[in-house]
Amino acid sequence: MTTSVMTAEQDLLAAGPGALLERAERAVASADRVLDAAKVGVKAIVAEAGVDNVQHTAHGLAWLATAVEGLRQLQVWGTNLSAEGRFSEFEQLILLIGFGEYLAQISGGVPMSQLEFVRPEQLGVARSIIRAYEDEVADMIAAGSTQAVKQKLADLISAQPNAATFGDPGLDETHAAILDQMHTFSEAEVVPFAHEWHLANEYIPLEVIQKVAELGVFGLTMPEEFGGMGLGKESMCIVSEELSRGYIGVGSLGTRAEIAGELILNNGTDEQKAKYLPKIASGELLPTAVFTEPNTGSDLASLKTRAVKEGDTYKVTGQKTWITHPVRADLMTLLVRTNPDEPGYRGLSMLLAEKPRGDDANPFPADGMSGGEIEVLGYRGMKEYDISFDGFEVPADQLLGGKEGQGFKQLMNTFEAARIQTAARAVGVAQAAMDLGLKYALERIQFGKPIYSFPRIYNKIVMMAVETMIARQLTLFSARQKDQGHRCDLEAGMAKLLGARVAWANADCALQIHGGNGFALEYPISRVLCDSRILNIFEGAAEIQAQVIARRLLEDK
Ligand SMILES: Cc1cc2nc3c(=O)[nH]c(=O)nc-3n(C[C@H](O)[C@H](O)[C@H](O)COP(=O)(O)OP(=O)(O)OC[C@H]3O[C@@H](n4cnc5c(N)ncnc54)[C@H](O)[C@@H]3O)c2cc1C
Repeated sequence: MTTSVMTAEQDLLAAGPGALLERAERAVASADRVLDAAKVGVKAIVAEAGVDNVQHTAHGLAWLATAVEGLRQLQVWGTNLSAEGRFSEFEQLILLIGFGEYLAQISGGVPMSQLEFVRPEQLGVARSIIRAYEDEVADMIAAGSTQAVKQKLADLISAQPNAATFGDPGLDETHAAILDQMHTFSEAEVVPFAHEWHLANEYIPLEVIQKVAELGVFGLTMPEEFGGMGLGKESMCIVSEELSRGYIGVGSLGTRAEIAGELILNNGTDEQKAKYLPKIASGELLPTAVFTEPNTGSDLASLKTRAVKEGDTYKVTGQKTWITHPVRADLMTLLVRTNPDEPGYRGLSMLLAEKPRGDDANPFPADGMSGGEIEVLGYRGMKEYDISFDGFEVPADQLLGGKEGQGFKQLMNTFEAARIQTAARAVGVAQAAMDLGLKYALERIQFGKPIYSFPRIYNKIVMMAVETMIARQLTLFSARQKDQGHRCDLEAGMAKLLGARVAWANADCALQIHGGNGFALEYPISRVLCDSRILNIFEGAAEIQAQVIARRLLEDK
């Protein structure tokens, strides 16, 4: 493929990285003005109508803010790379194309899903502000949207189809070494087997879980005093991304350890910490998160499973569903209602309920516990189950933190970390889709040449590279905020919201690149499509996530 002569974009690129970054910084300021006006506009609309009656508007604000934050983090990423002389042509093109697209979406319509777009007019932003914005950023939209820049990035991508990274992710030496180690592991131990596990609906072998444990994945962010590695959430992102790039099931093994670890570390008694954290960190003890019920998913605060205290024992009765990896788990973080007089979140408590390991023939060999497998499209490898409790006994000293009525709050405390981890899983799946789409496009010949040479094909790959990098930078940003002790629920929510959309879009477009073969179960992209679909549903479905972000944004002003 040849690179054609450029015009507008050539000016921006030829002026050097400093000028490009300075231009991008001003563009972020322009986008911020639209966002500020939207916050005022949406606040007035919500005050008048109530948030549930104007969800498109309120959630639209969340999506607009996410797009703006994505651009800000892309600019910061470029600036940090530039300071170290690492902002090469590849990264400059990613930044330019990312700005071209997202700046255009901010005034033209940000996609909330395939069918729902939000435009600033719907957020109460005055036409004059939108027009001023369009004038201010027109040059950058023009420069970042040309076929020539996309073609140039497509050339650079196709020159290294097996790359570990498409664009420098901007990690320091320690984190880059973690990425390298995880990438090597995933390529050797996960990628060659993932599709077989998926097709056969098999468990991820315990030997693989053992190897993941030996790499320190389950205790990555646990303090060293509890047998962990004491690393930050940034390393958790890198590990989760690379393992999920191999297979979402493997990337999700650590999710339950992360949730249980955070719950116990933040809220447990000293005895509970000493008893469980080292075993979770080593992988000796596999946890499972038992929250959702058949009639209670997003509205978790209204769950009904009862725990009645009789002497030194809680007796648990109720139905749970969609529980991931419960059969081979040893410990349940079990959310129950201990106070029936409190129908809301105040009546909930978290139990640390031990259980024996089972197998498919006898999944729950414990008194008062039974259940059946839920067959699923994707996200296999750990299996999902319905679970019935009927007088299942949990010793009273297994109440997390030793205090009733704290369960919901304790769970909320883990949301930042869990959202960040899920965002990183989404980035990994998004990258996996791009990897598969790229390789297929380079190999598949139609009309006498690789289909990659057709603009409609390489444009898709280019946008995958760009949006995956935006989602990655937003995820790493929220992780770094968390590592510095800052509140980051907003950023983590945005990272998860965007990551899930990008993963699904990448998977769908990579399957499209495969043509009919993409529809064949034999091809791994069919799995990645199914796996990517879950990311918009769990850990805060997209609509709930947008609602939470919108509420926080409206609190700000
Ligand atoms: C593969 C898989 C694995 C899972 N693993 C676990 C696990 O290990 N442990 C566990 O406890 N749970 C798990 N879950 C459950 C998951 O957390 C829930 O599915 C999720 O919280 C959504 O709940 P729901 O399915 O009941 O959907 P609902 O809450 O019924 O929502 C249905 C749809 O309505 C939308 N919606 C709901 N309320 C609103 C509103 N107010 N405004 C606008 N839209 C709304 C939602 O966004 C969604 O699109 C898993 C689910 C799946 C599919």
